[in-house]
Amino acid sequence: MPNTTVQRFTEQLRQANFQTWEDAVGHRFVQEIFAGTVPQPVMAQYLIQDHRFLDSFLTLLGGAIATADTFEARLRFGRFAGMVSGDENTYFLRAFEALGVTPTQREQTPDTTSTQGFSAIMREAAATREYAAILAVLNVAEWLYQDWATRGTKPLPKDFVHAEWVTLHDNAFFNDFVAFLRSELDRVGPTQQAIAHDFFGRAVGLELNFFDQAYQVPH
Ligand SMILES: Cc1ncc(C[n+]2csc(CCO)c2C)c(N)n1
Repeated sequence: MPNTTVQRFTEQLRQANFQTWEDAVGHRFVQEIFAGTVPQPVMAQYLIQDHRFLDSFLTLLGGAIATADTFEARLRFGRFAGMVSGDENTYFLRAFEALGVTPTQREQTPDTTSTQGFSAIMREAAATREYAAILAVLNVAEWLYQDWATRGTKPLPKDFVHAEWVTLHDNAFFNDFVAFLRSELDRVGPTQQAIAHDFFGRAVGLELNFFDQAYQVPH
């Protein structure tokens, strides 16, 4: 491709954060997910934190439903919110059971700083009432996960705790949704560049920290 080709806006955002993005999608956690070898205490810590992430994430999706500028987009976000509130929630509960994570352990585990950071940035983006800011954070959360999940090698590990964490982020419905999120940000981002870059860049940094902090437990 000649380098005079104008890149999609979402590709410009990723390029602006290239190294951090690559460090996240190639993280030790991702490698160990595909190998089926994430140590039990690390997987437990990761999923306890991620289940909290999901709560703020739904706030952000609500912001997208409220600020989207088309009916079609609102319908897609609505369908996605239904999916997230259904299938994925049962994954977490089944995984906690399989890993021997008790309700008490979940309650007593404090938020890591990256969990707090995500919760804050998702609420901040929702509070801007700017569709482009909300889309920037959603794009990182979804696209970065799709990127690592689709880069890994098959066959998947036998253990469902590992395998399903990949398939949740690499399936036809999800891939379609990421394509939609990117096309929305490509469409509305160019007139809101500063806010889109700000939220996108901060969210990529938080994704890397989130993986790192899963290992900050004795294992
Ligand atoms: C730190 C962190 N970042 C992104 C995701 C990915 N993600 C978050 S909510 C959601 C929607 C339905 O799966 C997806 C894909 C995650 N799980 N944890």
